[in-house]
Amino acid sequence: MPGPELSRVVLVRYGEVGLKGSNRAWFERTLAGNLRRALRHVGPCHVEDLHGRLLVRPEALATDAGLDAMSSAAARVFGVVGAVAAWETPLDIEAIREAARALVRAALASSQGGPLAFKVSARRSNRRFPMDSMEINRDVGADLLRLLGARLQVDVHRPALTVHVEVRDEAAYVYGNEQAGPGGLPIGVSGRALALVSGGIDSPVASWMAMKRGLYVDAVHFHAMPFTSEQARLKVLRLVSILAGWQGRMRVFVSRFTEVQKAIYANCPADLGVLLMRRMMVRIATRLAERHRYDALVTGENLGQVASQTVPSMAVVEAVSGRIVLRPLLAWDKSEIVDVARRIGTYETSIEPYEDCCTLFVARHPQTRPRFDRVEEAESKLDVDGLVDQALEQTEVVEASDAVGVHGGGLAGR
Ligand SMILES: Nc1ncnc2c1ncn2[C@@H]1O[C@H](COP(=O)(O)OP(=O)(O)OP(=O)(O)O)[C@@H](O)[C@H]1O
Repeated sequence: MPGPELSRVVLVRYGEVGLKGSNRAWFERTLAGNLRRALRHVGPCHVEDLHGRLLVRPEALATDAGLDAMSSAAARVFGVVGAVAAWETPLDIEAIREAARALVRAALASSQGGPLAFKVSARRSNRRFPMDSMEINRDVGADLLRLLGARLQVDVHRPALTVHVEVRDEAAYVYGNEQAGPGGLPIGVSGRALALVSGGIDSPVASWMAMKRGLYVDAVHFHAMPFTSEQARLKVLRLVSILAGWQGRMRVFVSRFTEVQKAIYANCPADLGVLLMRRMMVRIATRLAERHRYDALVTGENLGQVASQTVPSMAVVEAVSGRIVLRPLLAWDKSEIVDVARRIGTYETSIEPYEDCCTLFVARHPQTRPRFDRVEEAESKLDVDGLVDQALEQTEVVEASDAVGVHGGGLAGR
């Protein structure tokens, strides 16, 4: 067993954050704060600055499983490129060897079959350490082969395990394969956005992509109960709680859209129905954004040939928005969107077969090249302000969090 002077930590690598000039310190502080929040359910720990890296130090003695849980949680924080459980050792080659042995023994315990292909990869930034990186590679590699050689095999090209040794000024770190993080920017550095989330595949992915670029994202969902079911509403709450797992928490404004839809259906041309609904959604979302200080709206729109997703249709909808409308998926292929949905955990819920309010009254030939004057003429038959106010009065706020799932109540008010 390794001696008591070896400590267990998690090393966290970040990418772009390090490149942002004068904003760098602020980005790093935000990332450290987000990391602390993400780890608070896993175990008490400190986050330290390791000059270009962050180091997570558990407050209590952590088991391998505990450290792996910490590194998995860190690998879900935006801005993190990779995370890995590591041994922190004094600046002494025997301590480094000992940590490498412990690392390899743990890898052998969980690997089956033939010999484990490995290599040692050392980096030395501390010039006072008496061995250079090539010498460390040779020394640690030879030590491992001497002790555990029957189950090991050196493979410098395609190792199953790379034993990393990093010799820094204050300590050395020994660790294995890193877990990839999502990359991007720390949530919060780009501002706040309100995402229009349906129960489909696209809008949860669009929300996630917005988070990935540093936006703090909350959601608004429009339902048309009793035409849409309680199941459809619960499905959206489940999607939001999956997204909350990436952000820590997420609020969803659940807005009753039934009266809006009835009014459009009764008074307006069928071929403009979906566009008029979208314009009303965007008006309501804009009012929520003004009241709750969101800088932008986010949608899952994607340039295509369906009614509301052509350039002319988007222009007609965007015209009523008081906020910039971000469309992270605009140019993506469906297969690319599905890949991300699978990776972030929303896909299986998104494909559950519940109806969205917009699909209820879809015309057979919806307009793909709408004219502004026709749209405005159609809307003159509606009490637009009254309908927006009514929907806002019938908006419920539900909070989702990574810790407690979804809980709700309360009205958004005006
Ligand atoms: N009921 C709803 N509540 C909130 N936003 C909605 C709703 N329906 C549609 N939207 C917004 O409008 C966008 C376009 O919707 P549409 O149904 O045309 O496209 P989609 O490609 O099926 O999107 P999704 O997969 O997100 O449903 C959605 O991505 C979402 O941002």
